[in-house]
Amino acid sequence: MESTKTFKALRVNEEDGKYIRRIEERQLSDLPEGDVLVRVNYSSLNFKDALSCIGNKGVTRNYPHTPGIDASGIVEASSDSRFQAGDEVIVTSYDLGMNTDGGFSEYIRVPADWIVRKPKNLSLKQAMVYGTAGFTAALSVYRLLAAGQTPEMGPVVVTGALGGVGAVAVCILNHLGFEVIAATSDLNDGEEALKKLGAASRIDKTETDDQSGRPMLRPKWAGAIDVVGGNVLSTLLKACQPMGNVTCCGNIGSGDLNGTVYPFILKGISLIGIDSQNCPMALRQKVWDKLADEWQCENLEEVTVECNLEELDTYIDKMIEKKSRGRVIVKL
Ligand SMILES: C=CC(=O)SCCNC(=O)CCNC(=O)[C@H](O)C(C)(C)COP(=O)(O)OP(=O)(O)OC[C@H]1O[C@@H](n2cnc3c(N)ncnc32)[C@H](O)[C@@H]1OP(=O)(O)O
Ligand SMILES: NC(=O)C1=CN([C@@H]2O[C@H](COP(=O)(O)OP(=O)(O)OC[C@H]3O[C@@H](n4cnc5c(N)ncnc54)[C@H](O)[C@@H]3O)[C@@H](O)[C@H]2O)C=CC1
Repeated sequence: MESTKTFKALRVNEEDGKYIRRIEERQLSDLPEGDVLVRVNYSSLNFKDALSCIGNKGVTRNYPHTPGIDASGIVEASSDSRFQAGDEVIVTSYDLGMNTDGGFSEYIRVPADWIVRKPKNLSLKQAMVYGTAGFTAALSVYRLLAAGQTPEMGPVVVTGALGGVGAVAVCILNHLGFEVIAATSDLNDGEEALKKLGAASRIDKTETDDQSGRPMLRPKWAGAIDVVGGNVLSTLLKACQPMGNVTCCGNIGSGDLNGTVYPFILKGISLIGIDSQNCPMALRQKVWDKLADEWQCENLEEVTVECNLEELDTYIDKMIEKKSRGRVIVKL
């Protein structure tokens, strides 16, 4: 009975060295083994999905494949006593959408250990407005605070501030009383949106891309949340004030990290790595609870678009071109 039920999913096929996206009809028996079958209500688009769509083998080894590292939905069947049919759940990261068929699909089947209970005052839709990007922003802020960063120390820079992680980071930091400096790739773009998100000021990308070759610079900020990597991350470390903290979650610019030890040994700067994929469940649930409650971002809807599976294609292309804006959620 179950195996004959059909549903829609966005599949990426490898054909003559090209990666072709198509909406295909699937059967529940096509899904991987797992404890919990979830009817997906919403998914969202993240940079890792764009990498999966273009055949990045560090993300997805084998095709055909269904991307989508995020899903929120309702449990349809469970062989694990922690979850029952009708439960509202969030599934993000672990292997979802990487080498396990992901959330760009009306159904997913996953291990129970990957599932977060949806906080009560967050809807299935709001959960995906945050998605992995928002969770990663919240985890970055959580780690900054845990390292001792306070608003009194001075402004915090957020790079890629018009993108998914950046936009949510700006919102949360502003909410917590930090002065936020937004760094974007194009200073002529998104002024109103960034103001609404809570950025106090903006800087040109040259200010986070130092070309002087000097090991340290005059302090310009007290901390940073970086999604770009490469020379931008090195610059954020070099121009951070003593005892500041810099988080690193992304490689949108580059996966390289060059620099010297001097920011660390002469100014006590801390570089904090952020990994949402393997974040332990207890911390994961705690961060989701914060997003649902004291860190809730009111203005995110302004930079969020909702689309269906058919319309998602265009947004994937934009993300591949690194021209993505805010969050894209997918209604299934
Ligand atoms: C939502 C999250 C994100 O967006 S994160 C940013 C998006 N992710 C990426 O861009 C990463 C994509 N991955 C890659 O590009 C590559 O995997 C690489 C550049 C990181 C490394 O490539 P390489 O070909 O040199 O090595 P392998 O992929 O074969 O891996 C070597 C070694 O490292 C282990 N490893 C790889 N990825 C992970 C991981 N995510 N977590 C833990 N360990 C990882 C891998 O198992 C290999 O170990 P081995 O013992 O040799 O099997
Ligand atoms: N470590 C982790 O657990 C996670 C890592 N990430 C990574 O974080 C990065 C950002 O992810 P998203 O915000 O979802 O992507 P996104 O595509 O939504 O946003 C990225 C933004 O950065 C801008 N940008 C590109 N190059 C830039 C540059 N050189 N300087 C300033 N801005 C630049 C783009 O225009 C875009 O607005 C990606 O590398 C992604 O893989 C995302 C989520 C989790």
